[in-house]
Amino acid sequence: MDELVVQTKGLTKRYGDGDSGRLAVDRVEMTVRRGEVYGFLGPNGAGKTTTLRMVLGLIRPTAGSATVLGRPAGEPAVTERIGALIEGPGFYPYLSGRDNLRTMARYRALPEAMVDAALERVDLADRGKDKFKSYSLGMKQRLGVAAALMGDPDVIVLDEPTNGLDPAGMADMRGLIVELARGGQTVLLSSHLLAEVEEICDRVGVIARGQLLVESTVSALRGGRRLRITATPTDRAIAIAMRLAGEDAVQLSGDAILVDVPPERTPHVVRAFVTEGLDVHEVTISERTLEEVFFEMTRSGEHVHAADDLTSSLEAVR
Ligand SMILES: Nc1ncnc2c1ncn2[C@@H]1O[C@H](COP(=O)(O)OP(=O)(O)OP(=O)(O)O)[C@@H](O)[C@H]1O
Repeated sequence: MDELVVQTKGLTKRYGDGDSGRLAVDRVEMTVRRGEVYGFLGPNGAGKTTTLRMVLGLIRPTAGSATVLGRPAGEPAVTERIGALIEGPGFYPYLSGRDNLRTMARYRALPEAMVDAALERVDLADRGKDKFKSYSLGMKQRLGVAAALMGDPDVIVLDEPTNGLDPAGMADMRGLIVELARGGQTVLLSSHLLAEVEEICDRVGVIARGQLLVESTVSALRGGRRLRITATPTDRAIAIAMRLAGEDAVQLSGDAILVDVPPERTPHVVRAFVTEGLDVHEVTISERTLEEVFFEMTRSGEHVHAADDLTSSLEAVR
């Protein structure tokens, strides 16, 4: 069985007292497995940072619990095994990147050799001598990750690690995260960017208004691959596709119809269209993006409010 590195049960945080307080995190049940990159995805204000702070033991839950590596969050033995970059790294601007890390290493009684190893891993060894204030935002974030890596933690928690970075800086950071996971470390990151989570995460937890809506692998969330067919007349194409695959398995997307059938059934579907005298213009196999999944969640009604939030946050970040 996969080892659970992070597990929350009924995790709840209310800021302020009584009914007038703000329910920031509402009974979240989250599981992060060893060696995976887990994306905690949600719009601004959804409760991501608050949840991560509870997982790190920085704030206490109002109710419920978080365990890390099987121990209660916040226990010193657990804290030593987590590296975190949360709400921007705090560094001395007039010290070099290397000296900043040295100061931290001394404070945490870590061997100095860890400093260079950490700089190496985030690709900052060449710039280690330069003052922190001369770094680009991407370099500052990478130094933050280097700080999180010192002590060789089992779990790395990154709160919006690409926030504010330019596209090249974002790509660098994503590459770094994937490398960390390849090296066997478990990464829990938060993001409001669907594409980012889709690109680098193995599993995803979607949070909106403090509630975890779904937790799943990216591929399961997307569902299987589908056929995208352009055939005319379209109304007859829809009718035939529905007959072959069932009503729920057919959807119209612009001029094309999307049919939920396994790709190996492509010849069967195309043959049926041609036999019925339809003109088949194009057949491709399409994979749903997470973005499509969320739009579908919006339409489904069940999670309509939460998904609305996601939709508007998507629009905001476009
Ligand atoms: N210290 C605090 N006191 C009162 N309310 C807070 C505090 N911290 C967060 N909140 C509120 O709790 C809710 C969740 O905030 P949180 O920062 O966890 O969300 P988030 O998903 O990380 O969003 P963002 O990406 O904008 O940081 C928000 O409504 C926020 O205003």
